[in-house]
Amino acid sequence: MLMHIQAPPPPAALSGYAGGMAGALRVLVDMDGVVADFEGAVLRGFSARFPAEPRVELAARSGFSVREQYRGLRQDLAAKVASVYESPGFFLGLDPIPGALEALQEMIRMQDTEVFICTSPLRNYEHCILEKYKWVEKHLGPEFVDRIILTRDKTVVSADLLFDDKDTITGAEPNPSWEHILFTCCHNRHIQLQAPRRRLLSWADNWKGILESKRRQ
Ligand SMILES: Cc1cn([C@H]2C[C@H](O)[C@@H](COP(=O)(O)O)O2)c(=O)[nH]c1=O
Ligand SMILES: [Mg+2]
Repeated sequence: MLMHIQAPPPPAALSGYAGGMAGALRVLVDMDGVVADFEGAVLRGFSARFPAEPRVELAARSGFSVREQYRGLRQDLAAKVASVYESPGFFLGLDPIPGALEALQEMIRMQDTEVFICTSPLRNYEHCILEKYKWVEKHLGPEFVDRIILTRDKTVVSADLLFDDKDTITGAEPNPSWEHILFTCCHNRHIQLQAPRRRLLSWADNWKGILESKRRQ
């Protein structure tokens, strides 16, 4: 007699995105400044393209917008720095932030955990959007492509945690469901967070502890 032995289903996270897991901890992870090194590539690209112009070293960065800081140096430098990150190939060529890929691969395999990449496209989205998708596929694989959320308003996305390097995240929803964990980046190092706000210093820091503490809440 022929017996049909069924293989167990793969973990939900790896079987392609097919909807939410009841009771799971939902984690949003930002891309630029958290998983992909936007700041390092801007500085390298600007130095290569405009070697004679003054530039802002990473140690001197402050404020989320690199464009506004360059504008502060000299008005016309704002457009020059924007031309660097609006160029074709810029987003696809970003280096991964140390430890980010390993952390995300571990996170997506954690029990009772849903992870999404939540990223804002540039207003000038010509190359940025396609290249963000390609970057995720190249560095993280197709299961993460299913988990990209592209939005310029993260406040309307429902989750438990958001790891993001932008110090202030505002939008249509005044009380977002997520707790914002500030991911340390060159432009936000100096910011003193008011309790109970929390930081993740890098992917070598205790991100699992943050997930577990949130699970207990
Ligand atoms: C000027 C400037 C722009 N960005 C861009 C890069 C991304 O398209 C978004 C940031 O997205 P995130 O999801 O908030 O990481 O804005 C930037 O990151 N920094 C800048 O200085
Ligand atoms: Mg960011």
